[in-house]
Order: sequence, then structure tokens, then C-alpha cells
Amino acid sequence: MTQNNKALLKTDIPGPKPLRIGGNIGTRFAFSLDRVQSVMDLYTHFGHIAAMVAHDTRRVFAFGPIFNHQILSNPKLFHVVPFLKAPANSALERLGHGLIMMNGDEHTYYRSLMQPSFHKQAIESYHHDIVNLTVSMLDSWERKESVWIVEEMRSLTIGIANKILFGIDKTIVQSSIGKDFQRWLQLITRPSTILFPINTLPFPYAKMLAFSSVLEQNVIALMHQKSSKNTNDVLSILLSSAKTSDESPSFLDLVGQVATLFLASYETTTNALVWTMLLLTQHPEIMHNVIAEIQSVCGQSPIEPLHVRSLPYLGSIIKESLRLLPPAIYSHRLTTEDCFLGDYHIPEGSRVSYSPYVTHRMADLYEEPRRFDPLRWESINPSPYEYLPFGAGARMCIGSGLAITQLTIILAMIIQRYSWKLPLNAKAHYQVLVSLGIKEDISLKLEKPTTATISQPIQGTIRRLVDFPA
Ligand code: HEM
Repeated sequence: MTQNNKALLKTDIPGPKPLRIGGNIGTRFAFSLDRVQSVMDLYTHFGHIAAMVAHDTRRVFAFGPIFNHQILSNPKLFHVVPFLKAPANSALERLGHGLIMMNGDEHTYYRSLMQPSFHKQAIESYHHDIVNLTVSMLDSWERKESVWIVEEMRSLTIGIANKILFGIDKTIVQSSIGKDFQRWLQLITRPSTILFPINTLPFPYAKMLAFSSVLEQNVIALMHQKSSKNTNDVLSILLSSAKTSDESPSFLDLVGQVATLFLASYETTTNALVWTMLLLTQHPEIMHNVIAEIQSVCGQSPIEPLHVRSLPYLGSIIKESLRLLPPAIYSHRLTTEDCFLGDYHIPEGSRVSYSPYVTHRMADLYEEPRRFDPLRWESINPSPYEYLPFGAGARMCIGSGLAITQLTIILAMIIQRYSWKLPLNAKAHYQVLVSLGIKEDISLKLEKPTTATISQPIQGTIRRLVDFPA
């Protein structure tokens, strides 16, 4: 950008004022109390470009398809940034350095290495593992009248991640890498770990660093086992493409990819399943129609790969659920040089975020955006920057095809065997840890899928995000 252009651009980005007590930090803290509502309020009150604190160009949000395109189609200018400080050459640094945190040529190289594991054919080859693990879960429901839905969906998606990412059977999950990763995720997302990166015991950050070393050793041991066996899972495909690649990355170089795959896959998919099932409890007519579609296309037969592409109504339900409650609310980038967003000058080193959540709620793109309306997909065809639950551009979610396949198979199989109802006064309070989920688990009452029954109205903060039928 020339000096002249720079002078013409504005720097007074609108946003909430610093608080009288607490200043900029106070305003940032207020934002973090409810990030979902706060990000929407920024757009509603200040428009397409807004700062977390007025005039502070270090933390900026850019909303809507034009800015999504500008940010996501220019990965050289908008870099991703690690969210946790890690000591140089530590296990934490290596575990955190996966595709999602890479930039430039390194990102391009590892993305091409991982791509074969997510091709259409590879995804079809995981189909039977997804079906088998879902059958086991549904069989265990036969003895139950109700199920804790988050717990069930989480344990299923971890089981699937273990099997299709690492070739580990569910029976070994309890003592396996899946549990280690879950614990690691809890440790790295604790506010005390993030706020006080002090490497001395008993600080939680020091405990997390020690646990990272254990996890890294376990991941490397797993890679040694894999490299001597020929199994059909994402890690095996990755190891064999690494072997034939010119740069031949070592196991240590690949540790971060393994961690990223596990962490990026199961929590997002769990939350998408839970939200979809909860939304269906509030829309009996939609539930009724999807039962009819599944009965007519699949009957009681096992779900085959062909069925996954032949359930358009279920497909619209999944799309609509990911529009209304996308697991990724917003995502950050760091500017690598001075640039501009609209009329505003953004200095190098600023954090800029795009938001699938806000974009999906723009009334000029989606009529009555707060309503769950799968039928809207019969008459709209948004661009990749207008509908982006999986991001867009060169860094779009590499697992999007796998995620949609999993959601379709699991939901179709549950709907084949059960209907579900909320208990009296069930509350769904939303929260964002890594992605948008619910705070406390809900016990759903199971029924046979004869017809969809009217459920109790759902209570809780979810009513701030969704307009349910009266
Ligand atoms: C419903 C489920 C999922 C949702 C909503 C989701 C969402 C996303 C989003 C929004 C991004 C882009 C983030 C950004 O722009 O900063 C992303 C990236 C990524 N996702 Fe997913 N994801 C899901 C499932 C999965 C699965 C199943 C896997 C792998 C098994 C996966 C692996 C990844 C990876 C590796 C990236 C980084 C891609 C890159 O930077 O090149 N995700 N995901």
C-alpha cells in the first residue's frame, strides 16, 4: 500500500468503549463472558468492521461475505496464530504444530500429504467402521429408557476418531490415546493454563507441559506400531505418503498432525450431533418428515454408502443445523503486513477474525435467520463465503467430507431405531470451549420411531440464539 493510500484510510474503528473501571482489559473481559452474544452484538451495533475495543486495531472483527473472501483467500497476508505459548523445542510446541497452526509452504506441503486420507474413496472406506460403532452404541440403548446425549455422542465420536484416524478399536479406547488427548485438551483449554504460562509446579501450565511429554511419547509409540502394519486408517495413509515424499518427515515432525486431527474432529462433530438432535425435539413436523424419508430410502436395512447421498432432507437438516449453530463461532488471523479492510487501515501484527456464526445470521443472506428451517435449502444456494461452517479457501476444513458423512450415517441410524424427547424443564445453556456446545448434559427420553411426538419446550440460554416455534 502506498503512503498516499494509507493516509486516506481511517483508523478509528468503531467498537465498545474501554470500561470506566478496567479500561481496555475490562472491555475485553466483558466480551469473553459470552463470546457468542458479544460477537453478534459487535456486528449489530458497529457494522461490518468492528474492534473489540473502540479504535484498537490490535483486535478487529470483519463480518460478511466480502470480508470472509478477503481474509480467507489471502493466507499469505492473514496468517494463523498459535493460541498457546509453548517453550521452544518442547513436546507442547510439537503437539501444537499441526496443519491448523501452519502457514506458507509448510502448510501447503502438509496439507497435500494429508489430502489422500480425506479423498472420497478413503471416506467411503471408513463407512463400515462408522456404521459398526454406531450399531454398538444403539444396541446399548436397548436396555435404557433415556440417555445422556452429550456423553453418548462424545464417546461415539471419540470411538470413531480412534478407529478411523488411528485404527484403534473401541475396546482399547479406555486406556488409549483417545483418553490422553481428551485430558490434554482439558489441560490446554483451562483459563488458568492460558492466563499463567508459568513453568513451575504446582502451576497448571507446568503440569500441562509434563503431560504433553507423556502424550508425545504415546503418539510416537503408536506411529511405530502403525508403520509395521498395513491398516486402513488416516494415520497409516499419512505415514505411507510421508515415506514416499521427498522431504520424508520424521515421526517427531508428524506428532502435531496427529494431535490436530484428533482435536479438530471429535468435539466439533459431537456438538453438531447434539445440536441437531436438540433442534429436532423442538420441530416435530421436521422430525416426522425425516423419519419418513429414512424409512422410504433405507427401511430397516443397514445404511450403505449410496444412502448417504440419497437422503436430501436429512442433508438439509444437517446443513441448516450447521448454519444456525456452527461449531466454529469465529476464527483469528494475524496480519503479516499493513493492509486495509473496507475503509480502515489495519497495521501489521493485528488480529483479525472472520465469523461463520455472524455471517449465517445476516438477514440479507438468510430470511428469518434465527429460525431452524431445513426447507430454505430448496431455494437458496449461497456462495462458499456466505455459508462457511467449515471455513473456506485454502485452509477450509480438510475433514468436512468426513464430518458430513459421519453426521449423516449417525443421525440416519439413530432415526431408524428411535425417536427422542426432552424431559420436563430441560435446559440447554450454550458455551464455547473450543467450539459451540452445551454446558450441562441433557438426558433424552428414548421412544420407538413410530411418529414424532411433541416435546417439551427447551429452556436455557439457547433461546437467545434460536427462535423456536411458539
Ligand atoms: C462438524 C464438524 C467440523 C466442523 C464444524 C469443522 C470446522 C472447521 C473450520 C471452521 C475450520 C477452519 C478454521 C479456520 O479457518 O481457522 C476447520 C479446519 C480444520 N479441520 Fe475441521 N471441522 C469439523 C470436523 C473435522 C474433522 C472430522 C476433521 C479431521 C478428521 C477436521 C480437521 C480439520 C483440520 C486438520 C483443519 C485445518 C485445515 C487447514 O488449516 O488446512 N475437522 N474445521
